[in-house]
Amino acid sequence: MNINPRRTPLIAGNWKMNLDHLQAIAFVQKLAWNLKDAGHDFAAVEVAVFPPFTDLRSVQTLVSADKLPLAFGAQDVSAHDSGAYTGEISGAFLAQLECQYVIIGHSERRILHNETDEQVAAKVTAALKHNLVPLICVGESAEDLAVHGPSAVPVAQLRAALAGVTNAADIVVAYEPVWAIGSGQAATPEQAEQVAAALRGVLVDTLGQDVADKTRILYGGSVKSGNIAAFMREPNVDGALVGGASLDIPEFSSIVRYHKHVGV
Ligand SMILES: O=C(CO)COP(=O)(O)O
Repeated sequence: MNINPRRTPLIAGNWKMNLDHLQAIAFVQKLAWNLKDAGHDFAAVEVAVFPPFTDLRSVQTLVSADKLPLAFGAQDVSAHDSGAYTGEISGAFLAQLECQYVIIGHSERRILHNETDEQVAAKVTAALKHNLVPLICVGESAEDLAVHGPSAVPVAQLRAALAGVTNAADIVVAYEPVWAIGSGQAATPEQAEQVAAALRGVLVDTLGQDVADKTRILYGGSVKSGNIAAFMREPNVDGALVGGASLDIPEFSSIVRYHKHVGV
């Protein structure tokens, strides 16, 4: 099932701006029960959720009190540690909330908030400083795809994001073509593999073969229970970053348990 034994598959749910903290508690509890009832092996396929900032304390309390085998993280982090940055959230605060991961450079931040490659790189550095695993998102728009082909923009974005990373850090990369997000039109597994392989090449160049071999590269963009298994068969795709389908417990569980409903 796991093509590369050095990389535990990761299925991550990016809730975006959905579910308040009360809804989050009910949701995470039900998700954990659903997966446990199904006999899910959390060591074989890791599961992580990315709630809004205002939910994180509640999710942390629940996960810790009930010892739930779920990882969680935030959807963004400030490049700064503290100070006059109204509305921003420090990586130090996220670490205090026992976040393991933080999403950085999601296309909705890059496009709606004009986040630059330089800001993404500074946030990656900040996350690592606070012992958070950055889940770095890269991906091309439909226009980029038409002009530059599939890999050029994601490759350049990843190179830029890693500019300040020098040590053998634990990072996760997510390839999310902008045109596939929320469109119902996922990339083909072959397209995802082609870009994931190019991104692994960047990891080899910048962080070395050993780190590149250990680093998980996820695909994101209209992932559903019906298409996940085909992505997971690709050698350079190590999981998924799921948006809309991560808000539906049976559907998200079914994505997590991709190897059960189709032989992978
Ligand atoms: O942006 C995404 C996850 O970060 C993907 O969203 P959808 O799964 O809704 O297409």
